[in-house]
Amino acid sequence: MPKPVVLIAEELSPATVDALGPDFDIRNVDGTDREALLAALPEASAILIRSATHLDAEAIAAGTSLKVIARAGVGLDNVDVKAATEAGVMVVNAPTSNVVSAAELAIGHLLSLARFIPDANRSAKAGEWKRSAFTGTELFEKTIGIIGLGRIGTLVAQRLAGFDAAIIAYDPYVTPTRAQQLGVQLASLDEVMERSDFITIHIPRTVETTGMIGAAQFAKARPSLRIVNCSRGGIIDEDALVDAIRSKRIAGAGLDVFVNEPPTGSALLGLDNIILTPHLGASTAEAQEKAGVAVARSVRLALDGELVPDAVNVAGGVIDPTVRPGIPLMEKLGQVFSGLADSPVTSIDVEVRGEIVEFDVNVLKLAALKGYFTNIVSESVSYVNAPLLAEQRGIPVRLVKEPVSDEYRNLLTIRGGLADGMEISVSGTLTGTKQVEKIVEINGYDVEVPVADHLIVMVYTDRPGIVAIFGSEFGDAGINIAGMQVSRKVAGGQALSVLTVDSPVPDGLLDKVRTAIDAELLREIDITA
Ligand SMILES: NC(=O)c1ccc[n+]([C@@H]2O[C@H](COP(=O)([O-])OP(=O)(O)OC[C@H]3O[C@@H](n4cnc5c(N)ncnc54)[C@H](O)[C@@H]3O)[C@@H](O)[C@H]2O)c1
Ligand SMILES: O=C(O)[C@H](O)COP(=O)(O)O
Repeated sequence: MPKPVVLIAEELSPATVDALGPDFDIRNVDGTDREALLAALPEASAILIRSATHLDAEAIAAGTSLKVIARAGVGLDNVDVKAATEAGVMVVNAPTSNVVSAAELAIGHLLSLARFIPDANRSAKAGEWKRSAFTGTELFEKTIGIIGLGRIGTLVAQRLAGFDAAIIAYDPYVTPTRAQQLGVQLASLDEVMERSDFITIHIPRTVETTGMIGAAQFAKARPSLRIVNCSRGGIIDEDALVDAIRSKRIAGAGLDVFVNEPPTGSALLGLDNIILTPHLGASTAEAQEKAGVAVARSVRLALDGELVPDAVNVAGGVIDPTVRPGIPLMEKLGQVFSGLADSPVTSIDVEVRGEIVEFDVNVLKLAALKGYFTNIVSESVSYVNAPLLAEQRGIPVRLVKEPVSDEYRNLLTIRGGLADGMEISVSGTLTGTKQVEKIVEINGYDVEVPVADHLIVMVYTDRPGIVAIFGSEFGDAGINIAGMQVSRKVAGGQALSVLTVDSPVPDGLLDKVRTAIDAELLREIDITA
């Protein structure tokens, strides 16, 4: 019998081939050569890539024998995970392989900026001896802001502890207790921008974080600010950064990641006081070995039909067909739940009511957590790592099962406590023969809206004319309201409205609506696939 073909599409550590072993026909292709890639894919059972190979829907369709896509690293920006899932192709990555290397590169950028190391090196090698031109600054007793206190942000904080600097962090999903354990003081984004001499960014690129650091944030910064981004391109608005550096609004920047990679023709290339590296966060022998070995093991497991702990798109175990339709609904409820929280979540109860509890519904707890973390951490939340993410954040998670459901045949609820003492909840169900996914409760208010890609949730004091006010604000901004539900417990008390809208809401509109209706809560929730 011919051996299954495993395609290596990018330069990987030699340890990868060793870890794959002798059972495969290992072939190499240049993943950036589209024609060669498409020609090689039909025979491949597995393909191993880094970030340069684009496995979009066309490439996945060409992989007619493909069973597993293995990303030797973290980011899945270059893989169409939805298309892979639809084609039944497992996607795996190596989520922790390169975190130390990325953290160390960020520290390298901070020190390089503080001491002009790249420019001084260039100057000294050119035969110059310019000592005063390269007078730098110490990190000692400065304020260093970390944006994103996840795996890499935490490693950066731990390593910076030795510099005797004040470390502050912005991460709305981290509890003050966790930050305190790291010797870090939590602050708002504005405070981090205002107070920091150095900032380093370690967050995923999501709808919420794209362009998060723009002109308005640089306007708040100290002129001494040096900012580093070794996370994802696009989180810093590159045009705003160019303006901020040119106008000396800030002192410098260190970038490892860009909106377009390589950033050919970008104004960033011609600036002083900016240090660029070509996406080198994971480029160490150690990280590459860890990533290569991890994905090689996953490929072996996947092709042997075993449960793969690092799979990002396939749930393990046998799931009863009665429970299966609840999985995507629960994932979406998880995303709504995270969108409703405006302070860190301290506990999560996943409640399942109705006859569905006769079956094993544990996967619904995993689905709720997967949805919850999807827009919070980097792109690759799996059924396996979602409970670990909760555990790492000290969030206790309970599965509550109740065979009786009063109004609906089956009802799925996610309920949680917040650090500010508030409680939030969202419930959903599947209705009719088409099993339409509906949200039927938010924060104790009864509603009935189909799950849509873009939701707006508002709480305000019930009074005449409010609907007309927000209706015209959305209308004036060209936002089409596809559906709406208003719910209240008593007349003249608090009311909650849920809108489904056809497109994401432009910057600034929610603030206008908030002011116009004096909203107590106003959230835009975008559900990703
Ligand atoms: N340059 C490289 O080569 C390289 C290497 C590895 C990872 N990365 C990137 O680094 C980033 C961080 O990776 P990680 O493993 O630490 O991820 P992580 O998921 O462990 O941590 C991300 C943190 O960001 C926080 N966060 C999410 N949304 C936020 C928001 N709107 N505002 C503030 N904080 C928010 C989360 O709470 C979480 O604590 C990712 O973008 C990853 O892709 C880059
Ligand atoms: O997502 C990642 O793992 C990093 O950005 C590194 O990407 P790379 O494997 O292409 O260096």
